Amino acid sequence: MNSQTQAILATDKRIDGKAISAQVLSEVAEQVGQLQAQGVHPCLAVVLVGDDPASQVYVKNKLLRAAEVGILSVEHYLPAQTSAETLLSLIETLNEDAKVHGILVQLPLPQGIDEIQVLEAIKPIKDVDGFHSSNVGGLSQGRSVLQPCTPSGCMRLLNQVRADLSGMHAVVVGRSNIVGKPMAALLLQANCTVTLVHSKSRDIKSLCQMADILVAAVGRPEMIKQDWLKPGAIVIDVGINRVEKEGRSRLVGDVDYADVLDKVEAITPVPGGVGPMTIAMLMSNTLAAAQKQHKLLSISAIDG
Ligand SMILES: NC(=O)C1=CN([C@@H]2O[C@H](COP(=O)(O)OP(=O)(O)OC[C@H]3O[C@@H](n4cnc5c(N)ncnc54)[C@H](OP(=O)(O)O)[C@@H]3O)[C@@H](O)[C@H]2O)C=CC1
Ligand SMILES: Nc1nc(=O)c2c([nH]1)NC[C@@H]1CN(c3ccc(C(=O)N[C@@H](CCC(=O)O)C(=O)O)cc3)C=[N+]21
Repeated sequence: MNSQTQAILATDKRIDGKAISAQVLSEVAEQVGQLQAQGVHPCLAVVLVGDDPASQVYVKNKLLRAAEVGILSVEHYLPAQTSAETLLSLIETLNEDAKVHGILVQLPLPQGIDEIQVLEAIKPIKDVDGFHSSNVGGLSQGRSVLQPCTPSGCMRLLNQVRADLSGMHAVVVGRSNIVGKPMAALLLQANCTVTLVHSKSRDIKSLCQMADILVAAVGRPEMIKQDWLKPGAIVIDVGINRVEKEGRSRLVGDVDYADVLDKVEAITPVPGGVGPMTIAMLMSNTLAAAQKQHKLLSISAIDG
């Protein structure tokens, strides 16, 4: 990409996740076309258990994006009271189905189903979320494996601002398995000095003030204010919080965008930042999984 495109995609301080995700999706679409010409039709299976309205919206968005880039999809909607056995046997069927290249089980699962047991049942090479322990382990060792979509999307956004993150101090707020921990691993791999902050950390505000790069993945609306940041920090806001404001429901991040804008070098908006990137990276992972399953790519997720 030339520097002019780079400037357009990161106009002013706002890192345009929608525009950058469109670019990722067009790269994916092109490669999907090449695979199709060789008779391979990348296919993503999405499993949704229960009727959580937010999950339904996310799944719908994922299926729309898949269709746009030429990735086939199969949907499995199971009732909330589905037993773990039924879910595990569906995963087994999808594992064995050579036409299915990627399997995504939407989280959270209803209470009573052991999330780890379910994620571990997915064949690592079809684990397009990058949540299986063999992919998690591979990531922490710096091997080339399927990586969790949200953190890899955040890295792509950061690289839009700086091609080289080496030596920067990155502070990640939140240590979940799906965002905070893998985010820290990727930043470390990119040669950042990494601080991982969580609810038991002492003096979180001072820790945040040390950040050249701040990644917020907490789930607390607009928690991070201007006086928490170093001047010129780069801020990636993963949080998606639905709040009532002036009688209307709207989405806000974990960072108070309007409050911090003057102080930062660059920042992702919510919506239109990390969210669209997550879906684009899911498509990219599905493509990579299909390539690997047809021996066209050397990612090292096991069972390949
Ligand atoms: N844009 C996207 O694509 C995605 C967005 N999200 C959004 O990102 C946010 C985080 O998601 P997720 O990681 O799944 O959330 P979790 O609830 O699993 O994790 C939240 C983390 O934040 C920490 N935390 C909570 N309160 C505080 C506090 N006051 N100070 C410091 N740390 C705190 C928790 O600490 P502890 O471990 O000690 O409890 C925990 O590690 C949510 O808003 C979610 O909706 C999530 C996935 C994808
Ligand atoms: N197995 C699994 N994998 C996931 O990747 C996964 C999951 N479960 N469970 C829930 C979280 C959340 N998540 C989002 C994806 C896209 C947007 C997204 O596109 N957001 C839009 C706004 C969408 C809206 O308007 O509601 C945006 O930020 O611009 C948000 C959140 C993936 N997750």
